[in-house]
Amino acid sequence: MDLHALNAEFGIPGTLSLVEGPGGLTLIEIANPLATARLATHGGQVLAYRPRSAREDLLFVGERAHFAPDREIKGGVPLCWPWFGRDPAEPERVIHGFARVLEWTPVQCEACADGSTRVRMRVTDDARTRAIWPHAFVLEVEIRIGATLSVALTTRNPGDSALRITQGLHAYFRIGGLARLTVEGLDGCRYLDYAAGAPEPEAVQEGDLIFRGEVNRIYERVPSSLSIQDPGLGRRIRIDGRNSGTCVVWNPWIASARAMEDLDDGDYLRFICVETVNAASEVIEIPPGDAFTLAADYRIQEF
Ligand SMILES: O=P(O)(O)OC[C@H]1O[C@H](O)[C@H](O)[C@@H](O)[C@@H]1O
Repeated sequence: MDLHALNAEFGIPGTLSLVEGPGGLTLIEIANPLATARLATHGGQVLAYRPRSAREDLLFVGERAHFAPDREIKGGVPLCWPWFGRDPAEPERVIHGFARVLEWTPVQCEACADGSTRVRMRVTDDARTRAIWPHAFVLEVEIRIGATLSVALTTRNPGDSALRITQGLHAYFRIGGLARLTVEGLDGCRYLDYAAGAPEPEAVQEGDLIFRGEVNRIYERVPSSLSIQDPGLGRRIRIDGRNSGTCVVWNPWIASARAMEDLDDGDYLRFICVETVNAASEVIEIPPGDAFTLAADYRIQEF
């Protein structure tokens, strides 16, 4: 669909428009009384979100992020689906599934009575996805741009056998440095530590999480509410997850950031990922005709 037709169907004058972005990708630009945001139909991904009162964007997108039809965009809130990390069924496959390189179709853009804006995008199975993952599916993301950013990813199973998925809202949060930054809410949670490559035996988090080297962990049985305390940007980010018992915290530190061609060497000081996921042993089984929603609300509290 061309941009003119998309705007005629989904545009909201003065609030929402579809524009051509880098690499020819389609972006959805939103400016309402509560916040501004940018979404990509590529990957169904939020790229930017800033409440009107906030000094800085919630999210990080690197200068070297790829904007191309066949590449994932590193930053914002990539949607990892239908597997998170390594595919448990076929570990040699690309990590984090294929949803983040699909072109999502807008199905609804709505100005809500409270001043927020709601966008729904969808992908369904086709010959290309069935060649990788032989299942019928309807996958929908609902993104709400208000005083809070809400992202809800719903998997529907229209097929006649159960779907088994792992998945994640792989949020890249913009930060003001790591020296004084903490993640709160994980005290006492067991975690798998992937920083050394293969997961180390389970360990237990003691106190708030601090960053003094690469962190790549899957925490289990996490509380629904976590927060990032970021004195560098003078703010706290509150993350309220739904239907997620696992959480990934990732910062590549120096060597892994250098090894990634879509990160700048210094980017490790500019973001951390705190990801609302169903991962590791938290495999979601969706019976035929059923649906499952993984969701998170993100809120900035400045101090
Ligand atoms: O580079 P990506 O495919 O976006 O993945 C980035 C990172 O995502 C997760 O947080 C994983 O735990 C990491 O192992 C991975 O390196």
